[in-house]
Order: sequence, then structure tokens, then C-alpha cells
Amino acid sequence: MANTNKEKPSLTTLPAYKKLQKHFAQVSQLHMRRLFSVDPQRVNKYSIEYNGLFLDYSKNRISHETIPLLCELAKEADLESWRERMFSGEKINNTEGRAVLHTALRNRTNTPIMVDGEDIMPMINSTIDKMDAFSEKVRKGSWKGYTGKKITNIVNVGIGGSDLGPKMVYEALTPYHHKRLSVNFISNVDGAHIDQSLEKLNPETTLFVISSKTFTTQETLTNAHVAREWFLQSAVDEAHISKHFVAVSTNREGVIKFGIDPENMFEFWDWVGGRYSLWSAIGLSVVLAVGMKKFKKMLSGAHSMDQHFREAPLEQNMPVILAMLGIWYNNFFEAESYGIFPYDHYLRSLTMYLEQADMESNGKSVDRDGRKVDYATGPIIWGMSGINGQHAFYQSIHQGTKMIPSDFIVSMLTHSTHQDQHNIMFANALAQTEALMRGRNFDETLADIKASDADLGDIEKRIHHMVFEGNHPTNTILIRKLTPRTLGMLLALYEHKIFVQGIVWNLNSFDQWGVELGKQLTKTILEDIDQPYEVRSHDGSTNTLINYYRDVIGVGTE
Ligand SMILES: O=P(O)(O)OC[C@H]1O[C@](O)(CO)[C@@H](O)[C@@H]1O
Repeated sequence: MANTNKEKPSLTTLPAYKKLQKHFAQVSQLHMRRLFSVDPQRVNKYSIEYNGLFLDYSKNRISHETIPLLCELAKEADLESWRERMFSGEKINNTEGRAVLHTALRNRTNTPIMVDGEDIMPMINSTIDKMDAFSEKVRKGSWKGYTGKKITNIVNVGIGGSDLGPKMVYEALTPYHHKRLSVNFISNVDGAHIDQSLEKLNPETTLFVISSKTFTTQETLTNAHVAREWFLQSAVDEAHISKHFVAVSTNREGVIKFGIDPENMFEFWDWVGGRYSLWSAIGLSVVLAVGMKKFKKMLSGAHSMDQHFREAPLEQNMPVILAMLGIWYNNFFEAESYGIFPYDHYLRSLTMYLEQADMESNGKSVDRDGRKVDYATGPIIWGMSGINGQHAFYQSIHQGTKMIPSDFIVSMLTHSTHQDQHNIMFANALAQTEALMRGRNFDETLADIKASDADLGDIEKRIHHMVFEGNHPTNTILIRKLTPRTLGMLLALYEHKIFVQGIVWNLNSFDQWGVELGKQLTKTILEDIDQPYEVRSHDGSTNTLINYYRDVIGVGTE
């Protein structure tokens, strides 16, 4: 597309960007070991504590000039005014003409927020009340299934933001689960997923929560229809559906068309992005499991991070610091990916959730004005539970050729009774960040080998493989204890990090046009599979694959 915006200069032409390029030439030569020996207390300078979260960013390749320069860049990108535009409900999602107001969903101080001249807080609060009343009935057992039994199992049917967020939060809040209720999450359109889940369930005591912002998503609607058929095989009478199916959506007509009573619909709105929706009625499955009181605590935690993001000076602002460090590595060191490693079993799905939150938001190559960008945007986000990652891919982080900046997220107080195990996990997390920063040079490696019982005759062969260069950047995020409140803070921290980066890269972080083409082609291929003739309308590879598939499953043979 042609350059339609002459006013907004490209990121790489901003004065602070140019200063950072020069600064990079010096700092990139420094080893963090040296930075720590020059200033052993640098953690005091490079850390932020806020309400039970502690961010230590001292193990980064930064000098005293780096953060001020990065904050200068954020200012030149107009971060502060964009931040206010988001919080106040301006339609900053310009390609869809929508406000971006997931922060309103957790606006626990209830200050009015206007969209199209209407204060949206009353409707948010009324949905919260509806979720509260409904979930209490299910939790207390007064909501009965069609044979008069209490609900024991909830099945959330959804995908993307309508699955990853609630699933991750449900797992993260395991210690707070209702004893009688457990939640299954069905997302994959592969029939194996739903078969496997339903096999263990009793239709008399199962409640389906069909979660879809649009209520048009193929995977979710397909699974929802399968669930409905499965239920009716036992219940027979369609009148029973109202006791076992509820919907969470912005699309009332779609919900009615599916056959769910609008009384059983929990609403949200187009100004909530799918990947930012866990704070909305999309959190219903979580509310059923942990209760509205705990859910509100999570909202309050997120709200407190919103306030910090809105009010703290940029240089002491956790989301801003995380974001700008990410930009430092992405745009200056040219790191291509970013690791997220939770050291907490309950946060095991956090990375997958953040893959969507980050990559669907900032994985874009056209800026908000439609211009092709000439700089790198969102990195590849990846990772898994850190302790498991250590025994899988950390080799590459320590000794590979790629720079992989990463976040280590560690809870200090455990919910488990095994304090010794927790100490082991905590020690492992810190050992990794220490090793990644310090490394182990040749002399130290030699000394270590000599001090061990190893066969000295083999030293020559091995020593170069045993040296660690170090200088690998990490952030450590310590969570005092994983509670609904600190979880809310942590998730809002990452949401705002993503927002800041999107502003600096001049992206619209709130649309996702890149998912559309695949959806469109799926429809065509699905129709082609059933054609009575050989398929020739695609490229040679795709035609061959479709026809091969048709042969194997035995359709379309004339
Ligand atoms: O909630 P829905 O409308 O079913 O969408 C599910 C997911 O699909 C996407 O649109 C991507 O295809 C995501 O943005 C969204 O979270």
C-alpha cells in the first residue's frame, strides 16, 4: 500500500532511535560480568517492586544510559498519549473502528468510561452480577441438570482467546477450585479432542459453556454441535438444553440460532479483543470453578497494574521497562525470538497464552497507517515450564548461536506442602539466570574439570564444549505468591508490555487480519474434498494433497 501518512515518521528516523544505534555499538561489546563487577549493586538500580511482584532486570545488556534512551524513544513514539487514548475509550483499533477497553472490564473503581457517548460501566457490572448469580447457583448445587442432579463437570468449548485465557487462569488458580466442579476445555476441531473429553462425562451432570466472541468460529460451532448431539442422545427432549448449555458471546443472533436461550447468554462487546477477553464473560468457566469473589480479586490485581502503567514514570514503569528491553533486543541486537519460562506448575500454560497475546497483536509487517515497516516487529514468543525446558532446549540458550532474551517467572511462596521441592525449583530458576549471565570462561572451566574426578586425559577433547560464553539477557519476575490478585497483575503486565511495543512499532495491536486467508481457503478446500471430480483449481502441491486425501478416505472417485 502507498505511504498514506506523511506525518508520522518511521521508527528508525526518530532521534532517540539514532542515538540508540550509536549506543548499541558500545554496549553490545560489554559483557554483563563486567557490568556487575563495576557496579555490584546494579540490581538496586535495575529492579522494580510493585504490590507483590518484583522485576529484576539487572541481568540485561544495558548501561546507565540505555533505559533513559529507550524511554526517550517511547516518548518520541507518543506512548503517553496513546496510553490515555486506550484507557479513555478512543477507537484506537483503526482497521475495525473499535475502542480497546479490556481495562474497563477490571475498572474496579467504576469511574465512567464512555463509548459512543454511553458509560459502559453499568453494562459491565450487570454482566458481572449475572455471572455471579448463575455461578453461585451452580456452585451451591441449586442449579440442577435435567434429572435433578447437581452439576459436577463444566466443559468450555472455545478456541484462541476463548480458550487459552480461561484455560490458563483455571490452571493457575487450581488451589482455589470448587471441590465438586471440574472444567474441561475443548478447542481442537479434531474429533479426538471432544471424544476423549465426553467419554468420561455424564450428560446429566455436565454443563457446556460455549465461548465465542463472534459465534461464527468453525471449530467452536462444530464442537458445540457435537456436544449438543451427545447431550440429546441421553436427554432426548430439546427443552433440557437450557439446563446444560450456556453461551458467552457478543453475537446474540448467533447464540439464538444455535438454540441457546438468550437468558443463558453472557454478553461482552466488540471493544474487547478475543485475546484480551479473559476478564469478560469469557471468564465464566473460571468463575464457576473459583467463584466470583476470587475472580474479582483477579480483576482488582489487573486494575492495580493498570494504575501503575498509567501513573508510574516511564523509567519506573514495569510494563514499559519490559517492553523497551524487548525492543532493545528485537531491533538493535536483532534477536528473533523471546523465551517465557514460568517456574510454577500452575503457570504451565502461560507461555501458550502469551504466544497468542503477543504474536497475534504484534506479528505484523504493515504499520497502523498501512505502510510496510522497515524494521523488525513482534518476536517469536515461545517456551514452556522452565524446569522442563531445562531438560529439553536450554542447551541452545546457553551455547547456541541465537540470542534468546527471556523472562523467568518464579513464585516464592508455594501452595504445595513440599517446601523442599519448592526450594529445588527456586534454586534451579536462579541458577539458570546466573549461568546465562556469567557463563564460565576457559580458565574457570579448566579449574572446574581439575577439581572434579574427571579423566584429565580427555580435557583437550572436551574443554571447548564445556565453556559458556554467558552474556545472555534475562528478566526475573518474582511473584510473592500466585493468588488471583498477583495473577491479575502479571497478566496485565504482559498485556501492557505488548501495547507499549505495538505503539513503538506503530502497529495496530488489536486487529488480526492475518488469520483470515487460511479461514477462507479452508472453506474452499472443504468443499473440494467432496467434489465428484479430480481437484485442479489450486496450485500443484495443494491439488495433489487434496486428491491424495480423497483417495485415502475414499471420496470423489467417479
Ligand atoms: O471467540 P471467537 O470469535 O470464536 O474467536 C476465537 C479466536 O479466533 C481468532 O479470531 C483467530 O482466528 C482469535 O483472535 C480469537 O481469539
